[in-house]
Amino acid sequence: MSSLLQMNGITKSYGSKTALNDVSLEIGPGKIVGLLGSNGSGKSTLMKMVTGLLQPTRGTLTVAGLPVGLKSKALVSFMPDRPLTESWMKVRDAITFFQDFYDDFDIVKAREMLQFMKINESDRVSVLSKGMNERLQLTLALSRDAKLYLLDEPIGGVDPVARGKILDAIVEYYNEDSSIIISTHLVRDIERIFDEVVFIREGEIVMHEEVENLRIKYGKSVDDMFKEVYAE
Ligand SMILES: Nc1ncnc2c1ncn2[C@@H]1O[C@H](COP(=O)(O)OP(=O)(O)OP(=O)(O)O)[C@@H](O)[C@H]1O
Repeated sequence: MSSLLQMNGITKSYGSKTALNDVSLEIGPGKIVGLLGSNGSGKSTLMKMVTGLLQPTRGTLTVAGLPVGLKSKALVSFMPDRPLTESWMKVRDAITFFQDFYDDFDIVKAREMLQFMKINESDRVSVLSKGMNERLQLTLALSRDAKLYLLDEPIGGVDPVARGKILDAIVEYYNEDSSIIISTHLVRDIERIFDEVVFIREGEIVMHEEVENLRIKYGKSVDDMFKEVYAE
């Protein structure tokens, strides 16, 4: 299996705080992967290192065989947990901004997704509800023709109907040669779309399994397993 993401012995410290400790992880193509962990477990730190926004303290990391740098960054589309758009923008400005910024931005796909999401291009970003804004951010991230998509908490803080719509869009619009890593602690609502799950606790990976195996080996749903691993 050629890996899209390979992390070997990655440690990341912020001063005296170790956010990730000796993390090794391999993700192949064509997977929707849940990166699951409670608050502060290191999910955002891991994603930011894959995008090149943060440097590891130790260890090596490659994306499609490339060390993190300009070439690997072109293969990674990141939806951070805070919006990338500015409040003065209309939706159409946000789309144009991404089109100007990324060579691989697919405007046709973006318009199709906006329709699916029921977002008008003439709406002001500042008047969109939280759920609508998350739909817009997801549209922007998934409309790039990337190899690896990193979605940091794409369903955080939105109601169950909006969550369903966002998950449907991920499944509908994802390109099957690529992989998507989705961080969340809202496991029950989202587990139906995962092929694999990675459980991260206090900066360490405690489990990486195919969802199917989890059911066969342990007879458990992802949510049951999550509750067991994170029981306090
Ligand atoms: N810039 C920083 N300086 C110091 N400590 C940090 C910094 N960023 C993160 N941390 C710490 O590193 C740990 C991991 O944080 P991270 O944001 O990666 O976790 P997370 O799993 O994404 O959490 P959440 O679900 O709350 O977003 C936490 O203990 C956090 O307080």
